[in-house]
Amino acid sequence: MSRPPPTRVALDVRRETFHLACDLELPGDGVSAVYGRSGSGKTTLLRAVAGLEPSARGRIEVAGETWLDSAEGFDLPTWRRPLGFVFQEPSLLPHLDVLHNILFGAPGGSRAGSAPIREVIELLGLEGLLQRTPGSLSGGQQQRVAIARALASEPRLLLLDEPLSALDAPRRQEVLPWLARLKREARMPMLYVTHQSSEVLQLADHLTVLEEGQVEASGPLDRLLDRLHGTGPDAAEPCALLRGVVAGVDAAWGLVEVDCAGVPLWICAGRFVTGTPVRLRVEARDVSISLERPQRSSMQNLIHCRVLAVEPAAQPGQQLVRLGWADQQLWARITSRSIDALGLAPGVEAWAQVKAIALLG
Ligand SMILES: Nc1ncnc2c1ncn2[C@@H]1O[C@H](COP(=O)(O)OP(=O)(O)OP(=O)(O)O)[C@@H](O)[C@H]1O
Repeated sequence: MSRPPPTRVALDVRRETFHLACDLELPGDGVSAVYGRSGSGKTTLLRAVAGLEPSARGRIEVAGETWLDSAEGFDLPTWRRPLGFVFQEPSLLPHLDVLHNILFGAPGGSRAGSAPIREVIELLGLEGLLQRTPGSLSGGQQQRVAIARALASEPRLLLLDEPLSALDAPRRQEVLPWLARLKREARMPMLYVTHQSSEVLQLADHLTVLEEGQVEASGPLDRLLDRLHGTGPDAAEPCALLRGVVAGVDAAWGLVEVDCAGVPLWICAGRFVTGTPVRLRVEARDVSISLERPQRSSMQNLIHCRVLAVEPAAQPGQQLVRLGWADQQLWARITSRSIDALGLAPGVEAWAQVKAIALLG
């Protein structure tokens, strides 16, 4: 199947004290994260794509259609751009029930029983909540309704501006799997603004890092993982993103076996179907290094790998050791004294012991 046409965003937005300039080619499907510090211009970029920034000049193409072409004097008004927008706050209509909030986002005349509306309700798991009013829902449920409302218009592009930032940590964890499902099942590109590296790791395929209105980096997430370390309030701990396939389930011990480039890793997790591709997140503080294969260790996830680099860490007296095997990489944050004692340097063979792995699905 051929890939959908890319989303092209070449923009220049000028405000009195701020200038956004970008020239991006983003995948025509999956999640493209826009990441950066507060004030870097993430929301401005999204608003300009939506046609909400009057000073925006440049060119925008989505799904093969032109939305903006300043050189030709063409600027499709917001209401004619086929997009869905999810904001930080769900902003539902309090006097309407969930079903009518969703229908509010749909083209005029859409019916509750129509196939697109049924699909959206099922996709966000809202079947049991349709008669409820927003005031009776949790923050996470309200945000799921807001996402459903944005999808009800059958957009060609979904814009999400920090959709989880108004939620507390447990509610965020509740909504994230729905976003992951949306990504798997919806057939449209998503532009996802966040300053949380954990959300990028869980959802994104492509990453754009903004810094003071300029694109610092843009490309497939796998190639830009190190960009998540230095920026963002929650990015102090470097994380590795591993990719694997569920190889088996040990129901008796509540463990899932993931084959990660030939290495079996055992992870505490719920139900997963064998053969499912998954992402794993490993934080640098959860990895230790041994020069010999550890025997009889409580840590069962052992990876035979090679030191690729030793890099500075944010914490005094510690360094980051970048380790690799096959096409996978992970970091270990350990003391400079241990690095010296073990003689860790590029090329040295080692065993990584991994204490905790999060299975992201
Ligand atoms: N309506 C406005 N008028 C003037 N300046 C604005 C306006 N909205 C935002 N700005 C400025 O534009 C710059 C970029 O803001 P923007 O909201 O795009 O950043 P952001 O990366 O989304 O930040 P955050 O993560 O805090 O939401 C900031 O300097 C901000 O102060």
